[in-house]
Amino acid sequence: TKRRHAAPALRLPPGPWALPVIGSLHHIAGRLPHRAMRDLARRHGPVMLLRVGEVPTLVVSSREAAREVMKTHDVAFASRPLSATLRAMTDGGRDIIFAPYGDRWRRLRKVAVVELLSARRVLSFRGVREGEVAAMLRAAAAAAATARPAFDMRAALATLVADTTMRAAVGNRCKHRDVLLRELERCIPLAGGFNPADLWPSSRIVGRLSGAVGRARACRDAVRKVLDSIVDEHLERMDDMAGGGNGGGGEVEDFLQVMLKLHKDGSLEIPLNMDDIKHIIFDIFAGSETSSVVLEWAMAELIRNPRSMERAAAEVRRAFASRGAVDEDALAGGGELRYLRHVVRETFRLHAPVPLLVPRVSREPCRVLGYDVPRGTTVLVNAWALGRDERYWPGDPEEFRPERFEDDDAMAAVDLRGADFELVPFGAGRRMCPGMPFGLALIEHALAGLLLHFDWEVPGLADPAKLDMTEEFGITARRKNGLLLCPILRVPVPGL
Ligand code: HEM
Repeated sequence: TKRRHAAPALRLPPGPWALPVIGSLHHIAGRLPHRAMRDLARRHGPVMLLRVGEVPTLVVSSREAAREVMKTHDVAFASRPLSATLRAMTDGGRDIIFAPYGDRWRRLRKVAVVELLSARRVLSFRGVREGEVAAMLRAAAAAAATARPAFDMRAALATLVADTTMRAAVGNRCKHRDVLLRELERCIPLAGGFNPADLWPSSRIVGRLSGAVGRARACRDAVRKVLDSIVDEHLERMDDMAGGGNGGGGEVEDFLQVMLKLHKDGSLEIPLNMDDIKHIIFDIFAGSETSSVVLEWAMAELIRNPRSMERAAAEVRRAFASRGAVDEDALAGGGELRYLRHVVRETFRLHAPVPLLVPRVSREPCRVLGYDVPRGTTVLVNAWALGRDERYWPGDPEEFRPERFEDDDAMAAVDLRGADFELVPFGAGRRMCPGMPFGLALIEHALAGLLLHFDWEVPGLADPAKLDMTEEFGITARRKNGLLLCPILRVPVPGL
């Protein structure tokens, strides 16, 4: 009979009930996906299957399950699903972040990891970080000197991160910075994965009517135009330098110079072409945005938790007040600034800036904690939920308490490098974020600078615990509302 020849039944992961057409969407709609999915996982388990519109989606919410996806079966889950919107935004996954697993991804990622984001290269941009952090601090000092000090922390951090990244990437601050920031801002909700064309990929009508795909294409074109002109300007400058012009000798080598050299000298098996180079630059710019997200959350948490603020500021001032400025040597040493490190880790724990990481997709049928996961299933790791899970953060998982990393040796050893699956804001395994050292260097430096030179208050907020902490929807979880702070100068800012 038919039955005897049937394949053994799959043991699919459990999940909430689904409706025709929308699948499990009604369980998520109107809420932030990482929050809705955490609540669903509490009922259905750490390995849960949803149908998001048409898209089968595995949501992973325990340390063990995250380890299976990003370590045990990392190769099986090393690809990315490409939604219609992301396909439009990335020219079909031609960048690194959204590239399908394969030779192109491997080639570009290797350039990024080995040539651009290595520890040595990150160190070489120390002067750039110092200069840009100093510029932000001078702006804060100018605000502090006014009758009613008000400092737009969000704008200042976005500028800091964009300018630092631009100088590392192409050697100078860029007159197109504001266009890039604006386009990036438009990309974030679009890349969040809940546009109709992403949810019902088989429907041509939905695809054709989708505004999101059109907007993604417009973003791509606008960014492409800026990158074209940046690269052209750079090439001209390099020609000038070759012709004996003054190219500003002594400058550190920027990413674009490194890649243009690789393009010319043929040392790579397949040389980089201009298209590759522009995609990599855009990824670096887009990837960096998370640094300003984290810094904003860190400042907000410190405002809400004045005792942590005091302790962190005291530590930083002990280390640097006599020098008058932050010194990266001491930051790198770590010992003196242990509490600052805990503050950063605690911020990542509570506010994973990419709360569901960047989606993966199964390249082959696979098993996760005994459940069958068919090929082509989208996989989301709920890093945000892992960071707030009572099982791993006993007692007070929702509380901002950097001291937890001093509680015992086991807790002190938990770090961000993708081996401790209860704290994975940068992911883990083959697709783990290659920008972690670059991002952390700026985050620590900027935070130390802000705490060294100023005390911070929120004008008109009597109870700091009441500071609004609402998150915005998007591939990154930013604060919904800005952060208008009052700086009070404590240690003079150099260069004023
Ligand atoms: C500082 C905060 C940052 C956070 C929290 C973060 C987070 C992430 C996450 C979660 C992923 C996906 C990991 C996975 O699938 O396992 C990722 C990938 C990536 N990130 Fe970051 N990132 C940060 C900073 C940066 C910076 C500064 C850069 C570049 C300068 C960068 C460049 C990239 C790239 C190129 C990928 C794609 C890797 C791949 O798919 O092979 N990131 N990041």
